Amino acid sequence: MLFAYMFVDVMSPLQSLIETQRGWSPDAFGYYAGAEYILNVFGFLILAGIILDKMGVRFTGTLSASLMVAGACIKLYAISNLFQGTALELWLSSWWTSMPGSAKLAAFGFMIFGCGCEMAGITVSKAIAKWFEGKEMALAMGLEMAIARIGVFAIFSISPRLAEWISPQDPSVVPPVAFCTALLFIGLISFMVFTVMDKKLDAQLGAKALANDETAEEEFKLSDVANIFGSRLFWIIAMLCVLYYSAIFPFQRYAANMLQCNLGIDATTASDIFRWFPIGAAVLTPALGYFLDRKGKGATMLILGALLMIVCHLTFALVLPKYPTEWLAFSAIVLLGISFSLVPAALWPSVPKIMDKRFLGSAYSLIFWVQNIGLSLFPILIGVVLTASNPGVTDPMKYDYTNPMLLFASLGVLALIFGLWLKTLDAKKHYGLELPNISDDKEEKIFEEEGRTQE
Ligand SMILES: C[C@H](N)C(=O)N[C@@H](CCCCN)C(=O)O
Repeated sequence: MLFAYMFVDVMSPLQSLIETQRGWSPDAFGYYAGAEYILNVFGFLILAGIILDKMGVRFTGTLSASLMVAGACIKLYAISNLFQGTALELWLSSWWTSMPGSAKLAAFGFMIFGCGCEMAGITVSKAIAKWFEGKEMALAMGLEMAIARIGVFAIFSISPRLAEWISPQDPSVVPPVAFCTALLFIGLISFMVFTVMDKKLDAQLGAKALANDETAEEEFKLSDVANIFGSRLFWIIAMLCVLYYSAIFPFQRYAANMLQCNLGIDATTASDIFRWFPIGAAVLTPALGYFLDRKGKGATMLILGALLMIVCHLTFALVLPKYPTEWLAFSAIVLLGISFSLVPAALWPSVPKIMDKRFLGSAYSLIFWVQNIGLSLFPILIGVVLTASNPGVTDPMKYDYTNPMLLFASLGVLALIFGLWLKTLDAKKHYGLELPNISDDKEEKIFEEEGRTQE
């Protein structure tokens, strides 16, 4: 997942370079970036969940890592000199001319990569749920997300340097993309090593099940997908997820410019403030996972995370324009980092508590699917609102971000409502969302007590 998240953002700091090198306009870059989610939104993710539950973690993980490598290779070829002047490039450039042939093929590669990446996301979640059932599951998920956030932070620093590495006078987008493609190969090999370990775990679990005289797990059926869609709890979690993440990932794209416009600072200073957001989340998510494993309070963490997000986005919308100071922006970014630790740390480990493990893959994939719809639509909506709120503004340092930030804050309010609803339902129906994942201590204590009374 580290290498996948690095590949996702490898081109983000190189937007101006790809524009001068290959003629990608900001629009073309936007279409290329949005391509990541397209096939997922049009149903691939649903299929991915079914494949995961039918075929298992090992097959699906290998398939998803291979898809990522294949997509990355297509994108690497598209931006390389090898592709320039080929018959395919000339043909691709001959229609929809504002989108160069290299951008079209790179977008196609990114689409394939995006299928693999999201498929890997659900596979990893199911694998962690299997490996850490009744143990430090939230900590393990928190560490996985922390590593991914470090990847985002790292690639923003490495990518521009790698672009200048071979020829500082003539930087190129090829070395960073080639580097990340090579990392994805390493990721595929790592997953193959994992499959061997996972086979061993299955053998151990099988032996244990036989020893305990357990019957085989019930098989996944296609009708389970319909059951998930019919579950009110599924929809509450999925809505909370799409509303919360739509106010985070799309915000990430606009955050640096929003800070520049409010504070009148350059891009580097804005990035220097903003980078504390993924780093803060990387530090705190495993710590909160550790807390959740031992103390519980998952639903409360979701509510707190949504509340913090509302406060931060309202600060960016209404307070920062009036009191434009770097410390205020920095404080709000740090608070948002805390929010971005609370919600993911509590959300993903809650799914195995409310969904049967035989269709856990489908449950994760359907939540991702709903989330991907929001992630693909909200950047466009925010762009439209930003343009409509700034008629006649041509200087990108002069945008008024009040309305887009109010829109993000309102997503937070809706996420909060779903969080409160979830907590109320949990209190009534006892799903265990507020309970810790680790029950060993309790069992050990009871065991010890029983031992003592027997003695
Ligand atoms: C964008 C992606 N669908 C997503 O939701 N990512 C989550 C992590 C989900 C858990 C993956 N094993 C994130 O917080 O980055």
